[in-house]
Amino acid sequence: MRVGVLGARGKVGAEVCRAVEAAEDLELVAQVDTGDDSDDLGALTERGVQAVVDFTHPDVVMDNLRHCVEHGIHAVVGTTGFDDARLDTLRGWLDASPATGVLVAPNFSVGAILMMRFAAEAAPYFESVEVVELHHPDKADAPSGTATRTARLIAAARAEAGSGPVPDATSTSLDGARGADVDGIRVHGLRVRGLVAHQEVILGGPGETLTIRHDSLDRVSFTPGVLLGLRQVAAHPGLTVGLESYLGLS
Ligand SMILES: NC(=O)C1=CN([C@@H]2O[C@H](COP(=O)(O)OP(=O)(O)OC[C@H]3O[C@@H](n4cnc5c(N)ncnc54)[C@H](OP(=O)(O)O)[C@@H]3O)[C@@H](O)[C@H]2O)C=CC1
Ligand SMILES: O=C(O)C1=N[C@H](C(=O)O)C[C@H](O)C1
Repeated sequence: MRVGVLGARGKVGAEVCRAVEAAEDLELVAQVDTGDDSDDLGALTERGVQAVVDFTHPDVVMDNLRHCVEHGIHAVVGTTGFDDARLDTLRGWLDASPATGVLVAPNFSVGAILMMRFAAEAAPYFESVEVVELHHPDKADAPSGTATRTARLIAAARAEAGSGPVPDATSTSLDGARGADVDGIRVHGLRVRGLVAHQEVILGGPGETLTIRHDSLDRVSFTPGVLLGLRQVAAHPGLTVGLESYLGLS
């Protein structure tokens, strides 16, 4: 498969380029970044790219994807910032290009995917649950895509189980002190130099807490999932959200 990487000089994109170059069944034929002469999506079709990997920025990813879908190029997307409206827009573009596959995954690390799954599984058994995400301070978005997805999965699992709202008697607080409310679940974001990507889900009931923690200590944690995405995306036309189904987890 002929692969193009968008955001090729970025922190994750550079790691993805190394992984694709090392894979015998994949050929890296285009590297696109704002810092390069080749900052041009036209390079993708000129070089016969069959699938792109996008690790760019939430502000530009939709334009990239519109171009790819219009040209029948499959896409494996790590860039964050996808809400329901964006996903609906993507589905609309894909309806007009039914053979094209797009995978949007808030996190490509296997450990993070399992952390989200375990958190959702545990959530109905506890009164309280809150999400704390911790990242490097150069990150563009907050809360992280992973934290938002985790909170949504937790909220859905609790709704299905008939759990009530999480308890919180706070009546006075400074703005932000209780984090962001994602579907009724509080999400807190820390930005600290030295960190890469980390998350804790803290669950609590009478007399006990359970903490589920995942740490990406190096950005190589994302590349096996990205390679899996590249190898499977053509066999999954339309939009897939989350790497879980490619891993046989859903
Ligand atoms: N799903 C997952 O598993 C993961 C997702 N992410 C997400 O991936 C995204 C990128 O993260 P990260 O690598 O840390 O960020 P970086 O800022 O290090 O890299 C992004 C790169 O994309 C470039 N870029 C910006 N606009 C364009 C464009 N239109 N075309 C091509 N390249 C462009 C940037 O250039 P310039 O700096 O000049 O703007 C930069 O080199 C974020 O949304 C992050 O949250 C990160 C880790 C894992
Ligand atoms: O920007 C990052 O670094 C990361 N972004 C993704 C997110 O927002 O969840 C994945 C991981 O947390 C690293």
